[in-house]
Amino acid sequence: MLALLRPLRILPFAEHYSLTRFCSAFVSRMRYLNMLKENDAACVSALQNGHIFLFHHLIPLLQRSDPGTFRSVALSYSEVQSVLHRSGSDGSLLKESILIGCSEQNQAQFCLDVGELDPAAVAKECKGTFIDLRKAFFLLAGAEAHLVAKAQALLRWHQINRFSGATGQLTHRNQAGSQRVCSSSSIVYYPKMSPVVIVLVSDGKRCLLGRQSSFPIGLYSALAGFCDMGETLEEAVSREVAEEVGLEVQNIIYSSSQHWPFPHSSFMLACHATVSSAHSQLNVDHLELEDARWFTEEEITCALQIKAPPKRVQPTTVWLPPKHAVAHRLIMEWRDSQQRSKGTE
Ligand SMILES: NC(=O)c1ccc[n+]([C@@H]2O[C@H](COP(=O)([O-])OP(=O)(O)OC[C@H]3O[C@@H](n4cnc5c(N)ncnc54)[C@H](O)[C@@H]3O)[C@@H](O)[C@H]2O)c1
Ligand SMILES: [Mg+2]
Repeated sequence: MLALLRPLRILPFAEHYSLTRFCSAFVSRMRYLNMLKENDAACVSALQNGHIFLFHHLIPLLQRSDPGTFRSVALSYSEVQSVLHRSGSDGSLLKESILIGCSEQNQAQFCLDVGELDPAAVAKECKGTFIDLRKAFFLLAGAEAHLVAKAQALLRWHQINRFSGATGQLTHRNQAGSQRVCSSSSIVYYPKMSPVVIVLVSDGKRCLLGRQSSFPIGLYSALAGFCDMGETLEEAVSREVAEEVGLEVQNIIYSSSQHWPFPHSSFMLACHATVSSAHSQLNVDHLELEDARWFTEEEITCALQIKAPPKRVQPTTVWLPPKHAVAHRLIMEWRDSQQRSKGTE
């Protein structure tokens, strides 16, 4: 008990590591990353031993692996140094790298935007190609796609937060890039995400999907919307469904969440909700949605067969968000629960 009452003490660097030796590999990695955000010198040293992912004006560098498949390119510090030198830069750009994670091999991961260099020269040096994130995200395997998306989001945040919105003065980043501080006041800025709710509504037998006119032809997804200031998750779900399709939902159940990079860093909070079949008549707001429809389990199973985006879309072809999207997960969860309940009937 006495030990619990002792004031908290900030551990010196060496002691930090001797303690983390007794933790799981995951806990050690998380503590290491957290320490790198606080300690600029340790972060410089981690960069020199870490992996760096390159971008050009926010477009990630990928390498083709097998035909039709791509992977992100993790370069060492010295490899990036030599790419920069051979592309006509003195290498000082490397200190602009931003911490994005830590691999399972305990190697710190960084990203760097080489927007001031010739992209063709860099791509050639790295035997890679710069591919827009809207395409790259779906070419990469899940974990890699999300790491690259996180990197782009952080790079973008730094690029548009060079000045303080309160004082108009320059802001300066810490070495990890986890914050920026106003040079004339003590205001600290942290990277931002916009919370978005996404909900798969069911009437017991069918699920509700909608599409915006800006979606690719035939693509239907779960209803989504940005949270308003001060709202709870449940309030945002109820409001969005009411606004977009004119229904009142019940039984809101949280499923999972994800960071979504399009258009800019949303924090997607995914839920299931229900309406009674007696109150399932849609009243679609066509300013928000081009269409919204109820889908049976058979229609969902059929749409899941179509690997997005189909080359030729017939007017009636419906396809669903790809695996990387949390909407896909909601749809799969709903379909599985329908199949389970059929099995127990
Ligand atoms: N990952 C997935 O599975 C998945 C599926 C569907 C939608 N989404 C994402 O959900 C997001 C929100 O969906 P939506 O477009 O239907 O939202 P929405 O229904 O709230 O409509 C968008 C409108 O909301 C307003 N808005 C309010 N706050 C905003 C903010 N912080 N940023 C931008 N606009 C804001 C703007 O006027 C904008 O035009 C989209 O960015 C979309 O990419 C992700
Ligand atoms: Mg919406």
